[in-house]
Amino acid sequence: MERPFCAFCYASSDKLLKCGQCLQRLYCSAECQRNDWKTKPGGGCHKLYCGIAGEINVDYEIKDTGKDGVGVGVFALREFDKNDMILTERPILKVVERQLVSHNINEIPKTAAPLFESLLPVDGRFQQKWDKNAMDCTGEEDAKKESGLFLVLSRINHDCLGNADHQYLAHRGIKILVAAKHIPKGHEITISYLGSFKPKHERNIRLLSYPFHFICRCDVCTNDELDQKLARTKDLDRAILTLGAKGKIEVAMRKGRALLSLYEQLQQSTWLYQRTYYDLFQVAITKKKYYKDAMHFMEKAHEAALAYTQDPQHPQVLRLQELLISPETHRNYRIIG
Ligand SMILES: C[S@@+](CC[C@H](N)C(=O)[O-])C[C@H]1O[C@@H](n2cnc3c(N)ncnc32)[C@H](O)[C@@H]1O
Repeated sequence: MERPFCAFCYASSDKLLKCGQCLQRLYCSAECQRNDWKTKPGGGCHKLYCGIAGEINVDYEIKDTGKDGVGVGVFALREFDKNDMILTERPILKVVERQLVSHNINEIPKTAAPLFESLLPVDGRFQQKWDKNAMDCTGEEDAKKESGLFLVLSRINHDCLGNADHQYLAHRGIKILVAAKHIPKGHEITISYLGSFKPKHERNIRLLSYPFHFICRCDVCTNDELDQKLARTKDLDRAILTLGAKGKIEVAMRKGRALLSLYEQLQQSTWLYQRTYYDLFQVAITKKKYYKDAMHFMEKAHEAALAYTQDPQHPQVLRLQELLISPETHRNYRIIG
């Protein structure tokens, strides 16, 4: 990207102000700096992630991948450890899924227009750019499905086993991008576009069809052993709650441990650990005999959620914390005997 731009409104300029604390985040005005500090939806949450999240052209950069037809990608300018917050970004536009209307284009701030125009497809219409670049912004379970457009996050390319993972924090109105594994300096930062794991042929159909139009050549797509391991994580993930519902707690816990070990081998995102530990808690808490195991799973789930979000006010962190410290909450779970 040619000129630096404001972290809040994306206005590009050679004269930008720096955040007085981290001395890295850039702003076109004091007003943008104030808005970026706010931690409610609409703000940029820099107050929470100042000095924690990476900054463009300091910690990562957007540049040409040099690969035919792929366009640009996001590259690490320093190394990131697992769970490092790579970036945080708020959507410049958010709508209830598929209900994009033509006047939504007017909601894109004028200052952000050049970056929006540079999104793929280069000469595409508004709807085409939206289809190719919009990302899921659904908050909590049961919330209405929403999608949003992010001007930096949308430059990240796909890998079926991405080295980073993203989550939308509905209570903050931002998306966080977290390193799923160690990312060395100079490496491309990637995410999976597929949400959950799909078998290879299904992956190819999804990625080849509209709006993506590409064949994935990542390690998983070219290495059957890796592909099978990833498929096994899906099977094990499903098995935990199914077995738990049938009262087969010990088998469910064995499958859960096998799943956690596969996560380790594949260097999967900490958000997945949090989910699996929570599933294991739900299974183990149903029998007094496994109460200690249940509490251990809950501790691990809480630890993982906090390590991943770095936000003690994240609803899932709070929910898990409540389960950890308040024994009466456990009565919500049916302890059979
Ligand atoms: C959200 S954009 C990602 C950023 C994009 N490369 C750019 O220049 O703006 C998605 C598009 O990037 C390209 N792309 C992403 N990942 C790719 C991959 N693994 N192989 C080939 N093309 C990819 C495809 O054209 C895809 O539809």
